[in-house]
Amino acid sequence: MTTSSQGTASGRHQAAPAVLVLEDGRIFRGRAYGAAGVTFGEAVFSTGMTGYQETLTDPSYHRQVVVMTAPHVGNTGVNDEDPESGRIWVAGYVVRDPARVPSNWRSRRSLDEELRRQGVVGICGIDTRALTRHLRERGAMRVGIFSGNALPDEGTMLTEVRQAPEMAGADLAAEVATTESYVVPAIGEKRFTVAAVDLGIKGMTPHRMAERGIEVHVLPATATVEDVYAVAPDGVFFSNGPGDPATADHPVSVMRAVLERGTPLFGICFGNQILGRALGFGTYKLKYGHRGINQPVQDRTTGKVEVTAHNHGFAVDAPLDRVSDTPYGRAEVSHVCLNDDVVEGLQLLDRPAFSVQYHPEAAAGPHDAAYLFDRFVSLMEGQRA
Ligand SMILES: NC(=O)CC[C@H](N)C(=O)O
Repeated sequence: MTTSSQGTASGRHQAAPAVLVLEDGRIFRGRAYGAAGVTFGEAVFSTGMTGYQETLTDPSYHRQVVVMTAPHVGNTGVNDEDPESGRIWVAGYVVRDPARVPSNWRSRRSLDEELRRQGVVGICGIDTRALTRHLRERGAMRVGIFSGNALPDEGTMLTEVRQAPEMAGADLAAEVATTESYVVPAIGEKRFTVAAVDLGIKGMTPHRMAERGIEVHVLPATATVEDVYAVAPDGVFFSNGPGDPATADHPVSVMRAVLERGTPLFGICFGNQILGRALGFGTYKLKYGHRGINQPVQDRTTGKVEVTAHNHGFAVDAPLDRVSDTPYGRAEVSHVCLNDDVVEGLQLLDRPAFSVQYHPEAAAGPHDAAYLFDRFVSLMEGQRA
């Protein structure tokens, strides 16, 4: 819910007051940033110092209010090339000190202007370190941002925050995914066809496949097994996406059919959680999640450590110390986060299927994990041999 925005001419120093209210009663007072109005979501923090356009437009952030730990945001403005989808998905945006003058050769407008244009309510001028420490200690929780010159009293705001929906149990993929299938053509010679189930896919993901000669058929979240096989795929991909993986019964059942047939399979983030569930593992909510572009992950199949991009609030509950027997053969944890031992990847030992909890498409983020797209290609090559 958003009301009319502040005029640019008034300048940020004159922006309306804004209040951020956490569900446990902690309150931060600052100034309106982006659109003025009211918004609710799950408060999460991202440690990425760059790549705010990619963060804002990542559909996995649907219903989340993102707190930027980097103190200055908006320095390079907003361009038309970096968005990961057609719109901003975050439910709200929290910045300590927005750039007053964006500067970059690609910049078309300021971030403040873009947030207002898309009706995204934000707050600035608050102590984002204190807020981040609070979330780290107490865990991700519901939050409201209220801005404008006539704000409700604190008790009313808190009641509204506590009435907002929780992230646990939220089934959101269909709210962000495409409703029509579309094709991302291979760049150069076409070598493979992949059916990509869109649960909130980022634009860079099909692009990384297209760069490897893959024609990607992006299908709606509601795609059936018949829809997947109608494109005669060499491989099937399950994307990232918002919400609680425990609600993803439909994609889990489609994935089980793919595993049954032995078609090469790759999953990213939500796709990794769906593979976990398809194999019979549980998923659980992390206390405050991983969001940023500098998370150390070890590939246990090679021993190599990579610096990676993350955006997840849930994780797979699978044993790190042994191979598990699943209905689809043996499975193991292939990748682990070195900060906290969270499962960051799964692979099957008897079928051509694997997934990672983080973002090898690297938008934004380091390119250390790009090899995973090559692994997917190798699985498809292996199937043909
Ligand atoms: N980026 C994603 O795919 C996120 C997956 C899931 N919604 C989570 O929060 O863990």
